[in-house]
Amino acid sequence: MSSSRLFVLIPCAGFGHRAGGVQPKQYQRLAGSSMVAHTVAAFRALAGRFAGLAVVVSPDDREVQTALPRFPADSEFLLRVGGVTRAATVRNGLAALRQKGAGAHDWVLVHDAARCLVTSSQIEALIAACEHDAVGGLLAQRLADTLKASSADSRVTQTLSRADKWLAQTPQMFRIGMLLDALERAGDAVTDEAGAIEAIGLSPLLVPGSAQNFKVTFPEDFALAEAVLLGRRKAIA
Ligand SMILES: Nc1ccn([C@@H]2O[C@H](COP(=O)(O)OP(=O)(O)OP(=O)(O)O)[C@@H](O)[C@H]2O)c(=O)n1
Ligand SMILES: C[C@](O)(CO)[C@H](O)COP(=O)(O)O
Repeated sequence: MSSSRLFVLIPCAGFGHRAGGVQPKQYQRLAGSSMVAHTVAAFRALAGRFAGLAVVVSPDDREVQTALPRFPADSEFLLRVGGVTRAATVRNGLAALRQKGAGAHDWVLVHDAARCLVTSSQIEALIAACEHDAVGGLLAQRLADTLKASSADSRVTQTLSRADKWLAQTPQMFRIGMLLDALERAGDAVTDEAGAIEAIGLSPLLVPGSAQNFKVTFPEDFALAEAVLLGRRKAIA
């Protein structure tokens, strides 16, 4: 690998309105730890690979210290610069990471706090696929189901080809300088890092992820995520 370093940035400043809980979903407990603690653990398992790991929370966050009791450790940063949108949180976090010494040419892996089932091997696969790429890329999943387009009243208007469709996941890995520049140009409309990179005319690489790397979004997702976490624990016991 070149002399570029790898950083991790975990946006953790959302609320989780679709999840419908009374606290931000990333702080809800699953299998004995907060959701974000599971997410951080997957990256800590590869700690030697990363020059720094940052978790970005809202400026008024009062729960992160309980959710992540031993954070930040060495080379870890708690950044209280979360924004109103995910794009703003990532943008502010990257700017703060630059101030802490990350270089424009260094790579960053941006990963949702709410994707707590990501595994170290999935992270390694993304790094291996992207570290020599000119653009960077993201984990993504091919569609398992038939894809329909609809009208406003939920009537099918068309069955779409799924041959060229993927569901975007995270981590998404790009050069810090290029990503920050792209996000600054894109504003708040983009829903992922790849979208900002696409908007400057580049084509991120799609790296096969896993259906288990889903984003906990709706109330029913919590039980499924917990079952997967407990199943993995049983498998290694
Ligand atoms: N202003 C925001 C919004 C989202 N996120 C983070 O981005 C990730 C993915 O976002 P999503 O699942 O959409 O989370 P929420 O915005 O919290 O969910 P909702 O849209 O249901 O409120 C989560 O880890 C979330 O904490 C963030 O850091 N800052
Ligand atoms: C970044 C992401 O997880 C990729 O699928 C997704 O775009 C976040 O989407 P949301 O609309 O903020 O839930």
